[in-house]
Amino acid sequence: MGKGVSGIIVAGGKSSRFGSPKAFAEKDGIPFYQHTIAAMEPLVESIVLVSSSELITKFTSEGTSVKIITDNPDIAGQGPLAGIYSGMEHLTSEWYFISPIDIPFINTRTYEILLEHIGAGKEAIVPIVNGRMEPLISIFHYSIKEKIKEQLRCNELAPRQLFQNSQVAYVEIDDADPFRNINYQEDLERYIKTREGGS
Ligand SMILES: Nc1nc2c(ncn2[C@@H]2O[C@H](COP(=O)(O)OP(=O)(O)OP(=O)(O)O)[C@@H](O)[C@H]2O)c(=O)[nH]1
Repeated sequence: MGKGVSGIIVAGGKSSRFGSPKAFAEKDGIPFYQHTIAAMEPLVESIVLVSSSELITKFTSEGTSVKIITDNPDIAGQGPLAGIYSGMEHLTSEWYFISPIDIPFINTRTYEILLEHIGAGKEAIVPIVNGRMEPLISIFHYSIKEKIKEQLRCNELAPRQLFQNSQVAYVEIDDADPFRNINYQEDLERYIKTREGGS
């Protein structure tokens, strides 16, 4: 069993609401997925980015130690849980930092807040951002892997369902900005405008 914390970036979504693969949309001239990598890299021992066979050749790990893989074919395309499970199969670790690729406002400090809550007996550290749970920006203990497997087997694909029978530390966070995920083109335009207005 490897020690410490590894990163799993789920990056195999269809981006149907956004209209083009979100991972490669840009903020400040940098693709979204690279914002996730940059924020996470200082905190973890290794990172695996899990995508689909359609998208995988478009990612580059140049200048980073990120490993890029596809979902395990047996569960491919079953949503973020499939990506997380495939990442856990690939990387052995005690803890996993989970992150999507559609949060380009994320920064290392924000991830650090979650890391501070790791501890014995816990299975997941999950942020509650302005009252809303963000299950895909969480830290999972390796013991969650078997629960994900069981959920996938039952075709229960909602990540939040994982927490019903798990020891979860919920971390309240009020400053929502870095956690805001981009689902639509308008989301990105709105957040950039808010930032410009605020600075
Ligand atoms: N590896 C992997 N990642 C996924 C899969 N489905 C979603 N993701 C990732 O999970 C995160 C959240 O995805 P969503 O925004 O809910 O879904 P999406 O398919 O990207 O977007 P919509 O089609 O608009 O719902 C993103 O980082 C996605 O890339 C999947 O089947 N496999």
